[in-house]
Amino acid sequence: MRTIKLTYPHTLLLDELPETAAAIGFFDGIHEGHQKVIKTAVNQAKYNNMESAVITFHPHPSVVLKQDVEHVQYITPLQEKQQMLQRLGVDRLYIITFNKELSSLEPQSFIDHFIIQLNIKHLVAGFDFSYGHKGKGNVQTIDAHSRDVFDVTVIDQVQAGDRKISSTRIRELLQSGEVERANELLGRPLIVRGIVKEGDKRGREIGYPTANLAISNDVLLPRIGIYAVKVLFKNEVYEGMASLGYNPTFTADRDEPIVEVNIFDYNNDLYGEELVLEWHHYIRDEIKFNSAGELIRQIEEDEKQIRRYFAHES
Ligand SMILES: Cc1cc2nc3c(=O)[nH]c(=O)nc-3n(C[C@H](O)[C@H](O)[C@H](O)COP(=O)(O)O)c2cc1C
Ligand SMILES: Nc1ncnc2c1ncn2[C@@H]1O[C@H](COP(=O)(O)OP(=O)(O)OP(=O)(O)O)[C@@H](O)[C@H]1O
Repeated sequence: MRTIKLTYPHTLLLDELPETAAAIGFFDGIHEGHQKVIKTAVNQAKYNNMESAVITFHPHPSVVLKQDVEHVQYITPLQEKQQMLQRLGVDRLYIITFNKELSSLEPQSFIDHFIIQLNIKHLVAGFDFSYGHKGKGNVQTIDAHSRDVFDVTVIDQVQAGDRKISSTRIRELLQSGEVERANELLGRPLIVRGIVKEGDKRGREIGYPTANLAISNDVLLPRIGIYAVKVLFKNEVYEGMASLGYNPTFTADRDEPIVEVNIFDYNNDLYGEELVLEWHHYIRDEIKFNSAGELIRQIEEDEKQIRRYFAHES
């Protein structure tokens, strides 16, 4: 898959670009609804002998449009999005810089510059897609803006339990620890990747060594707590327990939560390695214990519960 970053105005030339079927949207999470939109574009491309593309934006529009938002955390940060789109068979990824100038483009200018000028012959969007200044363009106006140069497929609402599957809904589920439900709407487990860095080396002393992960600050994490996780490392899958929190039993003033994982039945050195965690099940909130002994007893219980969880799940 080729990734092409575009900032308005771009200088790509129409006659140097292949005819393309493209899906358009922000697509944070690449959930089941997004997958339907994207797969439709990939299939249209195959059927019409065209290239397939996804047209997306970066950063999230809220950074530009909302005054109080400076930094957004993503269910799928750019790197993750790229890998998933590649797996879905997308040939090109256009990433349009979302800035003030872009947000002020009139709907027709947006279509002229970013759809027609990119040689898009078939556009796939969800039923609630909007474009152009103040979102004035939508799936009702798109045919009129197409200048009869491209066809449009609109995807009906993909639902779970009578409600639209959306990035917003998945974020809410993650904030309340409902990772299993979030995973259902995503159509796969939520993942986070990180490099193993040095921790306080206390884990070994308490009998539960943990790999502490350095995680990019644009990654959306679920709510603070203890989780049943799977760990993907060098083509192997392990089971384990993760703690996402501030370790209040030992530290009083940590600003940022840390993610650490105890991998079951594994005790080699992992410093510097990249681990991918799959979040499967929320066990409990983190607790400030009065002693290391109490914490250890609780972790023993956590381990039993998580081993039981995986034994019944598989
Ligand atoms: C399954 C699990 C549950 C944990 N629960 C708590 C908790 O409830 N409260 C807490 O203060 N720390 C908790 N921790 C974090 C430990 O305090 C931490 O792993 C230990 O201090 C080692 O830290 P280090 O890796 O930085 O050396 C938990 C860790 C694991 C693996
Ligand atoms: N459940 C869904 N069913 C069908 N199409 C969808 C669904 N969710 C999103 N889409 C479409 O996918 C594209 C990307 O949408 P967008 O990134 O706004 O996702 P979203 O999940 O609706 O996000 P948010 O919750 O932030 O509004 C758009 O074309 C949108 O209409």
